[in-house]
Amino acid sequence: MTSETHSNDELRTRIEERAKGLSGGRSGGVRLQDGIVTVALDVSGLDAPVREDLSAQLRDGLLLLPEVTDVRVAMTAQRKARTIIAVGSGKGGVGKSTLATNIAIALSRLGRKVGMVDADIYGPSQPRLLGREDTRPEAQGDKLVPVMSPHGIPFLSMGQLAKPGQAIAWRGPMAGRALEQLTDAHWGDVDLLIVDLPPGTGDIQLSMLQKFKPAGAVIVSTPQDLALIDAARAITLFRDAGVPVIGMVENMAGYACPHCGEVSDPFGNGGAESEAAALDMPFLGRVPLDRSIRLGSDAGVPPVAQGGSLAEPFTAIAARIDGWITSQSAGG
Ligand SMILES: Nc1ncnc2c1ncn2[C@@H]1O[C@H](COP(=O)(O)OP(=O)(O)OP(=O)(O)O)[C@@H](O)[C@H]1O
Repeated sequence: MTSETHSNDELRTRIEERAKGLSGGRSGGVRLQDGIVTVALDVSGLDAPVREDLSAQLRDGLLLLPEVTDVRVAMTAQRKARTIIAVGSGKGGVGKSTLATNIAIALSRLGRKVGMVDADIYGPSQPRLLGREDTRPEAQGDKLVPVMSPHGIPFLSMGQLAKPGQAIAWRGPMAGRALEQLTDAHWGDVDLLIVDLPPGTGDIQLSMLQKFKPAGAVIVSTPQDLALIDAARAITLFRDAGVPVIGMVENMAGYACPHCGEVSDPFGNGGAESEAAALDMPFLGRVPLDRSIRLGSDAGVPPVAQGGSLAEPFTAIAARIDGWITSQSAGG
């Protein structure tokens, strides 16, 4: 070994040690050629802005060494395995988005790191439901950075990809690419993605199943027969693709008159529960038809964020989903 290679090795070791200190132990091997340093930086689990800051800090710190003329930081990240739970319905307007928002918030309150993907190309409503209609996501590199909602849930929505007020009429590959942009984003330490699907069994559902196979699906239906027939179709789609249906939720069941208190069942009652039993799947719970649910949701203050009796049915449903996720990761 010549004395030149010896001192070069020494310098490289010194740079490696300095890099470790600057990056909090996240830097890896260093290559050094003609004063140019190439260093690997493990950015797994870091949000995009934190990654950029850490990378700049490493670069600037190493450039202070007189022997170093340039620094190239190669960011690496082990792809984080995220659990995806799809929320679907056979029919539109049954409260699927409302349920998705509230279970996402309830699951985050149970300690999960939750993000929301609003894949509903026909009526993206998460920006309103999560109280963040005003903000559009920025891109970092070739990926989007999710928008943080006031309820602690980062989210991305199809509505944010279209110009304000513009209808989205994506089909096939375009809808698939849009879904990819939302799902394969800078989700940082989020490990559970709730995906609010469009109603029915169209292109987005197929893309979802092909590219980002969900760990499980939740199906929302009203107690009406027609909605239930459509829900059964959605269930078949997931089951045929090998995606377990975690269970069914009955929404808009039982209406308490705010004036006389009489409880009536405008859409019938118990339909989804008996359908779930007939289809041999768990019933996750029932959410009543309540004007306050709509008013809170429209104002960007979801029932779960309000607490009290309004939050209860959603919290109970989220707890069942939480138990299901735990049983899956335990291999049960
Ligand atoms: N349990 C409920 N009680 C009262 N209003 C509700 C309830 N669930 C949902 N709503 C209201 O019904 C409307 C439709 O709900 P939502 O947008 O969640 O349905 P959806 O199935 O996602 O519809 P879409 O097919 O448009 O995506 C909203 O105005 C919502 O606030």
